Amino acid sequence: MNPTLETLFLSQISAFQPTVIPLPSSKSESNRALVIDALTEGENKLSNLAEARDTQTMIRLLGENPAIFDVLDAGTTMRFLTAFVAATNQNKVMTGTPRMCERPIGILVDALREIGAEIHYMNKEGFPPLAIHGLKEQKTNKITIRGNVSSQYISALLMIAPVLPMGLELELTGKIGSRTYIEMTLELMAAFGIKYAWEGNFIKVSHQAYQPTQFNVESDWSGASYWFSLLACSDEGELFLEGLKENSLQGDSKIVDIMDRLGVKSEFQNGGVKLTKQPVKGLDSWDFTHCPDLAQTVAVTCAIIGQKTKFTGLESLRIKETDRIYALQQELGKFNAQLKEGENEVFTLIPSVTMPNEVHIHTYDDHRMAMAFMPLMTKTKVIIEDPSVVNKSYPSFWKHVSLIDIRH
Ligand SMILES: O=C(O)C1=C[C@@H](OP(=O)(O)O)[C@@H](O)[C@H](O)C1
Ligand SMILES: C=C(OP(=O)(O)O)C(=O)O
Repeated sequence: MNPTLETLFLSQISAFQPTVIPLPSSKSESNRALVIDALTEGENKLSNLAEARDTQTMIRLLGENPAIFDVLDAGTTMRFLTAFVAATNQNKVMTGTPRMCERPIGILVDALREIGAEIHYMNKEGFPPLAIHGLKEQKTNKITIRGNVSSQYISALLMIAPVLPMGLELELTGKIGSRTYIEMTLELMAAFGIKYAWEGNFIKVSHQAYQPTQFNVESDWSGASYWFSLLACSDEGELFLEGLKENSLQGDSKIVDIMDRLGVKSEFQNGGVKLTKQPVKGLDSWDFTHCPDLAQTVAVTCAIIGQKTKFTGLESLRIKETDRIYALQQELGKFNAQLKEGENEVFTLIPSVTMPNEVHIHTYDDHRMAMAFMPLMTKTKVIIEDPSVVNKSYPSFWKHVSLIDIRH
C-alpha cells in the first residue's frame, strides 16, 4: 500500500493471514444518541461514539452552537438537526456541501411547517440551505409523511416527538424504504425511556421526557460489510471483526445472510464475529430497500466472484452522496462488469469476464465508492482516487486495510 495525497495504490493480494479488524463505531447510532442526548434533561453517559466525520460534525455543532449549522456532507446530521433546531425553537441557517444542497429535504420541511415551524428556503425550493426561525407553538400532532424518499425525515420527526407539547402521530404513506433505520430510531428512543406505539402505518409518540441513560454505541455494520466482501473475494483468509453483536440495532447486519450465500461464514463470539470462507451457495436476487448502504458492497462482490444477481430496492441510491447507480455502472465497467437497468427498477449485475492489469477507481465524493472497491485488490492492482473520502464514516479504513497480513 502506497498512499499519496490524492491516490492510493493497492497491490494485488489473493490470500492473507487471520487478521483482527477493530472496526469503527456506527455513525447512525451515534448521531441518534447525540440528538437524544441534546433533548434529555439530565446527564447521559454515551460511550464509543463514532470517529466518523458525520458524527464529529454533529458533536461540534451541538457543542459550539454556531449561527450557521454547516453539516458538510452528512445526511443524518442535516435532517436530524433541522428537526432539532425547529423543535428547540432556535434561529439557524442549515447548510452543507454543494451535493448536500442537491439532496432533497422538502418532505421534512413540509412536516415541520405543518407542526408549526417557520422555515424558508434560501436558494431552491425543497433543498438546503434553509433558514429556520423556530417553532413557537405546536399547531398539530397529526402528520402524514411519505416513506419512499428517505427514512431520515421520519427518524428526525420521531426523535423530537417526545419534547413537542402534543407529541406526534405519524401516518406513513407509500412504500417505506430503509425501515430498519426507523426501527433503530425507535429502539434507541426506547433505550432512553421513551414509550411508543407502531401499528400498521401509524407511529404514535406522546409528550414525555427522555430518561438519562448509559448508552454504548455498537461497531458499524455498514463498515463491516467491506471486510465480508474482502474475504468473499479472496482465495484464503480469516477475519475477526470486533465489537459486532448478533442482536444489532443496525439493519446492515443483514450482510451476514447475504455473505452466507456468497461464501462467507459468520460465527458470533465474545467480542465480535469470526469470518471464514465456505463454498458459495449462490445469490439469485436481493432487495436492498431496507439496507441501501450495502448495495455497493454486494455489487462489487458479485462482480468479482462471478455471481450474476438481480438487484432491487435501489431507488434511494440516486440521492445519496452521489448518484450511486451511475457511479457503480461507471466503475464496474472498468473491469468489464455491468449493473444493467431493466424494467420496473430491476437491475442485473453481470460479473466481470476479463480483468485488466490495473484499475483506477474514481470515488465521486462518496466514502462507500472507495471502500466497496477495495476488495478488487484480490484480483488486480487498484488505484483509489481521493482515498480520504472514507473519513465521512470510517477514517481508519486504510489503516485497517494495512493490517491485512499477506500470505504469499
Ligand atoms: O438514518 C440513518 O442513519 C440512515 C438512513 C439511510 O438513509 P435513507 O433513509 O435516506 O435511505 C442510510 O442510507 C444512511 O446511511 C443512514
Ligand atoms: C447515505 C449515507 O449517509 P447520509 O445519508 O447520512 O449522508 C451513507 O452513509 O451511505
